[in-house]
Amino acid sequence: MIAHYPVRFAHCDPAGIAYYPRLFELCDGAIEDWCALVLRVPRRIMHLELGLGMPTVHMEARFIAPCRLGEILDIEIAARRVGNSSIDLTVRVGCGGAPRFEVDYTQVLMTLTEARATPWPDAWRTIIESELTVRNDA
Ligand SMILES: CC(C)(COP(=O)(O)OP(=O)(O)OC[C@H]1O[C@@H](n2cnc3c(N)ncnc32)[C@H](O)[C@@H]1OP(=O)(O)O)[C@@H](O)C(=O)NCCC(=O)NCCSC(=O)c1ccc(O)cc1
Repeated sequence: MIAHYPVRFAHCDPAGIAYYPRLFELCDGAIEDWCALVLRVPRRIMHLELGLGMPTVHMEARFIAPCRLGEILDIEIAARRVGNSSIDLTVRVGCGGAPRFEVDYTQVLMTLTEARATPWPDAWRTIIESELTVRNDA
């Protein structure tokens, strides 16, 4: 899935360069949208009705070039692996075809009341498996 997000004033330092924690917030928003569009589970329903969360247990970021105020970022999300309750996602961010940064995430489906991992429901697993992509680092 590729979506487009602007670099806003609230993301930037006085030089107009996006501060990296704000970039992680952008990525989290994109993952939220991915869940709504691909898994067809809006976060509001996931959290408030189903009582499930998707905390990040591991992440690695590679920063390639700064993101600047007013740019429209192209954010691509790829599911790389699905486990019993975990998922590996890669979020690739570019602008006009030029790469800016990418983040590898492992997130876990978790019950909010017990704060314990819980297996992917079959319907979600089927969707994730149909979305899996193989990383091409070449
Ligand atoms: C998510 C957890 C409850 C899971 O713990 P447990 O219930 O004991 O499960 P397990 O340890 O068996 O792990 C479950 C799976 O996660 C995988 N896992 C757990 N830790 C890791 C790490 N560090 N790397 C990779 N994979 C991991 C593990 O391999 C299991 O994979 P599957 O085989 O696919 O099931 C616990 O690891 C935890 O609380 N971790 C801390 C999470 C955290 O605080 N993250 C910081 C940010 S908070 C956040 O992002 C957030 C998002 C959304 C919210 O609503 C709330 C918070």
